Amino acid sequence: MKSPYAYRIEGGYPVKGEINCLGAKNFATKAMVAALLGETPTVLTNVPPIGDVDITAELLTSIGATVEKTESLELRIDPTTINTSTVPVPHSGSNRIPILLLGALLHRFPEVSVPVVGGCKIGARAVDFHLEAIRKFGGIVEEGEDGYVARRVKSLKGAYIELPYPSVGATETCLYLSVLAEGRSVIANAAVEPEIMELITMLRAMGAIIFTSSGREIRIEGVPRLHGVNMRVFGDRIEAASWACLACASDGDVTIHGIRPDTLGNFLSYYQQIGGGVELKGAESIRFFRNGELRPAVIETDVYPGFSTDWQQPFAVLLTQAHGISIMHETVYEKRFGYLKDLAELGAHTQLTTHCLGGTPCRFRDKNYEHSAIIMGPTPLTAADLCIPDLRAGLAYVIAAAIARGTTMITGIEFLERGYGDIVPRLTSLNLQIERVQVS
Ligand SMILES: CC(=O)N[C@H]1[C@@H](OP(=O)(O)OP(=O)(O)OC[C@H]2O[C@@H](n3ccc(=O)[nH]c3=O)[C@H](O)[C@@H]2O)O[C@H](CO)[C@@H](O)[C@@H]1O
Ligand SMILES: C=C(OP(=O)(O)O)C(=O)O
Repeated sequence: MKSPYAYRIEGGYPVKGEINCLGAKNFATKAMVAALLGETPTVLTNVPPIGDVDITAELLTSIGATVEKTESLELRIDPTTINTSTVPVPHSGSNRIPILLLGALLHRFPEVSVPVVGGCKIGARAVDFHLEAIRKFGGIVEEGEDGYVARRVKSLKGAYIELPYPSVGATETCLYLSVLAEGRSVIANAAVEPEIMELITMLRAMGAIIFTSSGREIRIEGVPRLHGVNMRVFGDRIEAASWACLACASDGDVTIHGIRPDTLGNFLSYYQQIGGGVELKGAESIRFFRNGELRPAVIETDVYPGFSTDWQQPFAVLLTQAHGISIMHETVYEKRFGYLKDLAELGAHTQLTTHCLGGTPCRFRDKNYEHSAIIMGPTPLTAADLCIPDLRAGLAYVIAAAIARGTTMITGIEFLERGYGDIVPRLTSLNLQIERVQVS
């Protein structure tokens, strides 16, 4: 739903101070789904106060699960009260979670129906791998205009799944299906993002038997039942990268607490390569700052351990301040650069092209998607009004507004608040002049 609020940001000053990283959006909601596989309640701590968690809590409640906020940032999920396997259509298009529920609930019910998925509009975002996986485990799937129905006649049977592309969501569906399926399953060409590894840790703690390897193969020996656990949601590596870009782009200095450095992987290398400074301050604290004049970069987004597609937008704004020509090749989503055109209003010089500007194998080659960007810098930015098209573009706009001279009004903040929590108090404490003002 469109937010009646907007952010008013007075930019042009260095952003400085300390910030606590919230729990990871892309693990918290998957952990909430995993909780449904247990026969006893699960308690999740460090759950971020973001829209996507609220949407997921509503989805779980709509099927009868009991979701209680037991303390600040803590959820207790009781799956024993689940009483229906029909996720209502009003939840259609809300986020990516309904398609995960299709597989997860199929152990408990012989028929499950879920509405169509939503999430950011950054490409076609098909769910064919999920549906094909359910079929391989012995389910029957029907696709309709309103959503998907999965049925099974007998218990689900372990299967060998080779994913056509290491999809995060499809790997999660395969994990939910396999941990309680009869016998052995193998997920080949699986995603190995930190959020997947954390989900595996949680499922193991629930009693699942899962073997990982040095490559992209995961082997699962199904068990008859799982139990609930206490699980802490780890720090959000996308949020951390966003604050790191904000610090460097504004020539500021920010220490982030609650983030595991290993989850930032290649981000730290690209950051230092262009002139960002990184200082480890403790096991889960990192200081980010600028180390002199910024240099351009050539970056291709890719599945983990590559440069995450969700880091692309904040980093692109940072590159508008680098001296020279930078190139970004987006190989995960075909339509994730539209926001750059709007940044021209603030003075950014960018050019999109349908060509693959890089050697990483890309599914979008010769398909006419503007999925490569050329960013010319440095460009001083000046305030202008912006309307957010999707979650990470939203944070990119906040960074652009923070470095632009003058007052920028940003609308469409419902997209940003689906993934980032407590934005105004947290960024105010970093000395950013930001207000949430009513506009309608
Ligand atoms: C809630 C969540 O965790 N979202 C993250 C998750 O999204 P999500 O899990 O939706 O992304 P996937 O990894 O599944 O998608 C990657 C690519 O595979 C394609 N694909 C995927 C499934 C399928 O059945 N068919 C298909 O073609 C997609 O269109 C996309 O081009 O991983 C993405 C890639 O790291 C991140 O950008 C998202 O922030
Ligand atoms: C694309 C994202 O989210 P979702 O998959 O929930 O749309 C994101 O977190 O950047």
